[in-house]
Amino acid sequence: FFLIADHQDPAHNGARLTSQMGQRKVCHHNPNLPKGRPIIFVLGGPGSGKGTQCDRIVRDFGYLHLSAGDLLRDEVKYGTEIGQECEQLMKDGKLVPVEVTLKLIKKAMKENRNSTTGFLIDGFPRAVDQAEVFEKKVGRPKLVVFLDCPREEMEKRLLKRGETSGRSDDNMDTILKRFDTFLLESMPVVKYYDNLQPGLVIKVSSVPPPDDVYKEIYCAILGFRGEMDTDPMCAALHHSDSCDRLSFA
Ligand SMILES: Nc1ncnc2c1ncn2[C@@H]1O[C@H](COP(=O)(O)OP(=O)(O)OP(=O)(O)O)[C@@H](O)[C@H]1O
Ligand SMILES: O=c1ccn([C@@H]2O[C@H](COP(=O)(O)O)[C@@H](O)[C@H]2O)c(=O)[nH]1
Repeated sequence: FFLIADHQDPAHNGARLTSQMGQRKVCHHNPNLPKGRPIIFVLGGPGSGKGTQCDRIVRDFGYLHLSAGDLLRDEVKYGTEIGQECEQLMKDGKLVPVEVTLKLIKKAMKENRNSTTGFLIDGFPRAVDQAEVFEKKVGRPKLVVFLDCPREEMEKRLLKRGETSGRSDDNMDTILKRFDTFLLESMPVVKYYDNLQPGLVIKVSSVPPPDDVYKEIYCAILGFRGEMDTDPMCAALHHSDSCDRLSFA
């Protein structure tokens, strides 16, 4: 049903990844990558911990965090035309048209293009056609992080979060609909990127505590920045036989 990633292997300092779906390991430490403002996508099911991991990435790398869900919730909060169009879709756990989300994301990217070193896009793209249009109109991410979490765990987290979040979609009825949308429309995005460019996607189990989950993400980001050797934990991973990205066969 949901992908279950193997837990971290302590022998590799918490950074070894294995896949139940395939074992094509790809090194991504590539010093020839062009410099610029990288884009990172953080994907995963509802409540898998995307926002939680993004906070850590921002802390360490200073990238601009753009949560598509937060951008939409702001529109709803301020009662804009977009907000009025999207409110019910969000309550129903459905996807907002890509024209809307892409417009919000592009606007935020444009406004911040001179003040940030990179873009961290959380919870977008949510469907393959969304990924295709982003690829065409904006570009390719340097890294796609997929947070892998069992449904029961995500459900538990969302119900707990719902006690205080005030989010109109943190309730059992909407959670079930969001899971359906995730499985049907969003999961194929991971495969799309993996087919597009082997090694682009890292799959990380988000079941362990947040700081443990983050270690793997942190090393992957250092990897595309060509800075793997600056952190002994990541350097050990890089020089070990366990290469740092995985692809689905
Ligand atoms: N690794 C973890 N272990 C336990 N709880 C976690 C972990 N990561 C996040 N949480 C908790 O789970 C809840 C959901 O996390 P978060 O909001 O980061 O998920 P999300 O993927 O961004 O959710 P959504 O897609 O609904 O916005 C939060 O209450 C958070 O504190
Ligand atoms: O790209 C996106 C992102 C979000 N949505 C809608 O918003 C809610 C909440 O999103 P979170 O990322 O979980 O905060 C989601 O269920 C969708 O209805 C979207 O359509 N497209």
